[in-house]
Amino acid sequence: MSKPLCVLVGAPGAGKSTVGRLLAQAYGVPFRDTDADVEAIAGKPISEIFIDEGEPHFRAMETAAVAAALAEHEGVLALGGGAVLAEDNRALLAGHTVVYLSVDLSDAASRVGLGQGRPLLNFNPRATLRFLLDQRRPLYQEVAVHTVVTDGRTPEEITAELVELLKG
Ligand SMILES: Nc1ncnc2c1ncn2[C@@H]1O[C@H](COP(=O)(O)OP(=O)(O)OP(=O)(O)O)[C@@H](O)[C@H]1O
Ligand SMILES: O=C(O)C1=C[C@@H](O)[C@@H](O)[C@H](O)C1
Ligand SMILES: [Mg+2]
Repeated sequence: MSKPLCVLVGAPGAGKSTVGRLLAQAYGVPFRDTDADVEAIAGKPISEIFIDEGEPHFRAMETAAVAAALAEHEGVLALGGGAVLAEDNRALLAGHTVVYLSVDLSDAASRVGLGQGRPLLNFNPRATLRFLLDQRRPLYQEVAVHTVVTDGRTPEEITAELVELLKG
């Protein structure tokens, strides 16, 4: 069975999609993002899935997308910010090279702005982020093999650290 080179987890605004693309370019491997996989299967943006079918339906699609990507993908994989909430997903991550991109409240809030395209952050993004970060920090730490702090650093600096880390 194939295995991703690296699986990125972290909160909204951690930079999983941004850094994931740069890391994949650095290695010359494909990049995959479970959020994009879910959108492709549903044929609509995640924000519309939340409106039309609700969050539980999105979470079920996400679990299927995580399982498929972990089994098929050999490049860099970014997971949705809430993928670690499901125990099934955390179990699937065992044995994978999972990197937690950590971000504090102030950097996350400035990166996501008004939360456009992120249905959980549509109302009061800063307060919601504060809650999400506190709720999920232990879950990201549980699944991660490495943690990379992203606060105050550019995506290029973070990618360079990841390349060094993955050599080891
Ligand atoms: N290290 C960084 N410094 C400054 N801005 C960043 C950094 N990383 C990402 N960004 C910016 O923050 C925003 C969110 O980044 P990105 O979409 O990669 O986050 P994400 O972790 O994939 O979030 P989500 O869980 O919502 O998919 C983007 O506008 C991106 O350009
Ligand atoms: O943090 C979350 O729960 C989410 C993050 C995004 O990546 C998407 O998966 C979706 O908007 C939910
Ligand atoms: Mg993303």
